Amino acid sequence: MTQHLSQPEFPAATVLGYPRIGPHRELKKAVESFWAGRTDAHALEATASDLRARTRSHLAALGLGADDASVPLDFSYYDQVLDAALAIGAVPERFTDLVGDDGTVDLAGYFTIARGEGDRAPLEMTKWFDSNYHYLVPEIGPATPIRFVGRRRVQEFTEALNAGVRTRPVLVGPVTFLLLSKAADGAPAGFSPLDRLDDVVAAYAELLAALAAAGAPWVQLDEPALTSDTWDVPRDEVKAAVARAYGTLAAPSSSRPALFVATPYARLGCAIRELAASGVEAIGVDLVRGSAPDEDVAGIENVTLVGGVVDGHNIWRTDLDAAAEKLAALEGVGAARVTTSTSTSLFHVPHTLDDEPNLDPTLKSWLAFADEKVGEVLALAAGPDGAPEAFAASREVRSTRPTTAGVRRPEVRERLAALTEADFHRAAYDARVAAQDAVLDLPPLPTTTIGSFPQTAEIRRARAAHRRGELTDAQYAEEMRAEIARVVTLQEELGLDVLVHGEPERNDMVQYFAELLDGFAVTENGWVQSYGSRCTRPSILWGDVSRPAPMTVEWSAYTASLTSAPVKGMLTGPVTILAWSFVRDDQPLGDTANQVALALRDEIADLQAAGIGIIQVDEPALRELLPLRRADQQAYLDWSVRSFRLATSGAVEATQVHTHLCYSEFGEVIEAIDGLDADVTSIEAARSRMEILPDIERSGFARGIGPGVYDIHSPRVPSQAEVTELLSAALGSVGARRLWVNPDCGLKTRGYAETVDSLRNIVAATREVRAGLGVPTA
Ligand code: MET
Ligand SMILES: [Zn+2]
Repeated sequence: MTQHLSQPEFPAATVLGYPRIGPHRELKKAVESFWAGRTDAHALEATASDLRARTRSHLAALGLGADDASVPLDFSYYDQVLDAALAIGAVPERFTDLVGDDGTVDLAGYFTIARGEGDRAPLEMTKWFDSNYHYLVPEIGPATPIRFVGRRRVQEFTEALNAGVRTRPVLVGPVTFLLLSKAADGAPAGFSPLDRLDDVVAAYAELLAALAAAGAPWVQLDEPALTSDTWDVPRDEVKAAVARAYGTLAAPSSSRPALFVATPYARLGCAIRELAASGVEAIGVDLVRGSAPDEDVAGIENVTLVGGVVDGHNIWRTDLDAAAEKLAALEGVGAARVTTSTSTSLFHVPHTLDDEPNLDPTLKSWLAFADEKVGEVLALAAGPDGAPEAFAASREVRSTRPTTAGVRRPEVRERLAALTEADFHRAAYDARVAAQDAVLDLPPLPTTTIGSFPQTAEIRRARAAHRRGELTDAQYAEEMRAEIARVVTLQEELGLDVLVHGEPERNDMVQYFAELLDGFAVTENGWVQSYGSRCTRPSILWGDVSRPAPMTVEWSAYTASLTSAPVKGMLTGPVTILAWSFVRDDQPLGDTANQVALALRDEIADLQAAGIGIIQVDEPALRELLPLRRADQQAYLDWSVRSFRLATSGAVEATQVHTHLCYSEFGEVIEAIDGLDADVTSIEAARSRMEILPDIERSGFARGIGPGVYDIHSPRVPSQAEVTELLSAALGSVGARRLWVNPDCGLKTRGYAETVDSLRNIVAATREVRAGLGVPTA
């Protein structure tokens, strides 16, 4: 008898995953205390075990079945992709010494691979699909060891079972794992990590068997990569890999668990055929971003379709009637069964609204965080007759939200409606260059920074004291001004050409603006994991956006009063403000972006009037929201670029508009970057050793550009010689006329000692390179 005939049914209601960091960031604190040497591995493991216990009993208390694989087991100390790599022993060569005789890596070694150590670079970090979560990129080569070694998930399963909860272990699926990997250094040309599919599948088969032997009826394999068609690997090869991987993993066998393959973040599209044919027992589809398959899928009659109808990626209360309709449509596909779940893991949203006593009650009634979403899934599984109160509450929100004050502000709407094409265009670039050259008087290869300077303990203390009311507004402003003065003096001493104020007053580059704009709310405890132990607290953009008063002018004007050097004003762009907030779901994102843009446009006008001649509008998240399907990308780039232009095109010719982007997939969005029409663009480049230069050259990008020469993600100080080399390379592709000199990104996470040494080397290297150009050095 094969396993898939005797397995239990897939649970009627579940979630794809749950926040892992702890309701009060317990895991973050425990991990950081371990890193600091304050606690040992045993203490960290004990905290992690307590947290897992809390999560599973909490989810069971909320109503998920305790014994039927309803409760996902998705704990991670740092990152789920790193966990998958280590479960199959895929450790890059430079970390081989961390591997024990049995092929495993202990906790200290795990964090070393995640964070690097001395000259050993960590695994590269990059964005997880279109979210603000960052995963670690595995490095796979022809000789990378791949075999099942890591039993952590098995032990966690047993731990839960012993405590009376039969969980559903969650793993990154093998195809997604390899698509997210990069070829290890030294791999031959033409090698693709996917070439190692059979080895990875063999290791996964053993891991699955171990989980089944421990008593797991179901295992969840996350395959979000199948929803994207932007991989280097052709679509047909991805489909063939799915068929091959799941043909093996889901082959009839009495020693494997039933398999649930989840495909969050977008529409699954055609790979559903390969999955359905492979013999997997359940397939999860994202019905928030995607839709039910609209063609016949052979084999679907043997599969449970798990409808992801509760948005795991945003915080709005679900329209339960609409969700129920989507589930009904999914019924029409002809699967053996349809069950209810979230569209993605809930780790993108905060734990619970119960921790937000001060949130406006009306707004709160429109929201659902992770715990509330569990309730929604259960209500949908019960249906309107089984959960009449939940459906009634959802209808109530639907009817009152649109007419609540602040959701639609006539003055904002009228201003948007009155925009004309001219509002999206500045004067021609050449005219701007002439006007700017006339007023700015900058040397060739001007040096600057990206905005923030190190956030010292004193700054943080002052901000916290101000928040608690222990510092008056005036006292707080005094402290910030003192810090700005210090940063200005430092920059003058270092000899930087364009100065910044250092952003001491900003807790976060998005939240700072969210707190000053109408239409936003901020949470007290709404933490979500960004990477590793790092969490952010996204703001909630719930209503029409407008700017009651200038937001940055006072700080920038004060800065300018301290120096005769040009000062660069600093704003966060509309796309990044949207990407790093929870954004209203009741109108197109482009409309919301334009509202934010108009507020920024007014801010730029005020900065200009205050004498600030250079203004940087940061858009580090431009690449992040890029849709996972090529067909959807152009529309996104159109509205995102337009919103930036709306924000900046009110600037007069003589005002130099800068933008900053930190991810180096420059080539992918180069046309959009060009479309921003900024006078100067700074981008991350040092970390990738100027990999972007050929892209810049090829694209014919013709405006000012500052490829970063200092990797600010590491405490390492780049030497003068190193910076000179990077600059010479950049000079070769960009030319002296357009090249700017700057770090990869802001300096707020760095310490002062290394920052000062690095900037000193950067200025010295710039002078060396300028001297070689035969132009004056100071
Ligand atoms: C993530 S991009 C950061 C830009 C910001 N101006 C800073 O310097 O911190
Ligand atoms: Zn940056």
